Amino acid sequence: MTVPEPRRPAVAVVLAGGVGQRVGRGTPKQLIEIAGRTIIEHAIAVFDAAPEIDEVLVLMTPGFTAEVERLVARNGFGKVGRVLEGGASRTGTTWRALEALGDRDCDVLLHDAARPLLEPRIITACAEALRVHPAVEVAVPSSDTIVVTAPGPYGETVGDVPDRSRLWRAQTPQCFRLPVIREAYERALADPGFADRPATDDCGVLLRYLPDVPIHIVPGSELNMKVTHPVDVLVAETLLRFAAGTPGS
Ligand SMILES: Nc1ccn([C@@H]2O[C@H](COP(=O)(O)OP(=O)(O)OP(=O)(O)O)[C@@H](O)[C@H]2O)c(=O)n1
Ligand SMILES: C[C@](O)(CO)[C@H](O)COP(=O)(O)O
Repeated sequence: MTVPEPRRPAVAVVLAGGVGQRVGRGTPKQLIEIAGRTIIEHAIAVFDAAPEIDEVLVLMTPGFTAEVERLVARNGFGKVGRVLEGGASRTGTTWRALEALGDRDCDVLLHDAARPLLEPRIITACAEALRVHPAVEVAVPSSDTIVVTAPGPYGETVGDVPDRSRLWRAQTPQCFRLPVIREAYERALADPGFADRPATDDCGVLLRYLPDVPIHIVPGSELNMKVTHPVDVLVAETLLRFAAGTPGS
């Protein structure tokens, strides 16, 4: 059995560089207020309060960093060091965070600002897992059957129905020893093909460019949903009020 290494300093990176096109409010969705706080405040608060986290780095949509700095000051989030501008894609934003962190020897937990319901026990489990594993994915087993489509004469058709027992839905945080994810991103950025087939998450970048690094799974939670479509704003609001013990208020 591997002996757990001593804990390294841990930086939570809140990825908030998107515009929320699918929610379609005309303002970045992470600034929508639900259950008394904006989505990004919910996301930062859980890391700011987590004993396993030493520092929080926020990457925000260009043009909105001052707004986030105001929210940070209003809440007294003491672990937030910097609020920087994000990149043009999620992976572009991650790369900006990795550049800002430089060559420090620390752990990094990359989290979607659009997931306001992260439970502290998941952060604890990730921090513990990083003492043994170089990379950690938070995921939940798929409750839906997933189909792979194939083009047909009248539109998409079902091409394959993979074994559901092996299908999980990826969540965040996705967590790494910093030098490991940094090297994966350096290789991705040196690959002219990376732009043609962009990655939708950070573990995907690691798997593609450093396939020998095992990615350990930490069980996520159905509560840890991502606000992606308009209905998710209502769902997240209901869940947050329920979690706070004030349903319907
Ligand atoms: N350039 C980008 C794009 C996305 N993200 C972040 O990545 C997370 C997951 O992305 P998604 O849900 O797709 O957010 P948006 O890109 O804002 O949504 P949409 O695709 O509907 O525009 C979000 O917290 C989002 O802010 C980011 O940091 N930088
Ligand atoms: C990282 C992620 O949340 C894992 O499920 C997801 O891949 C983000 O995808 P999006 O298209 O940026 O919402």
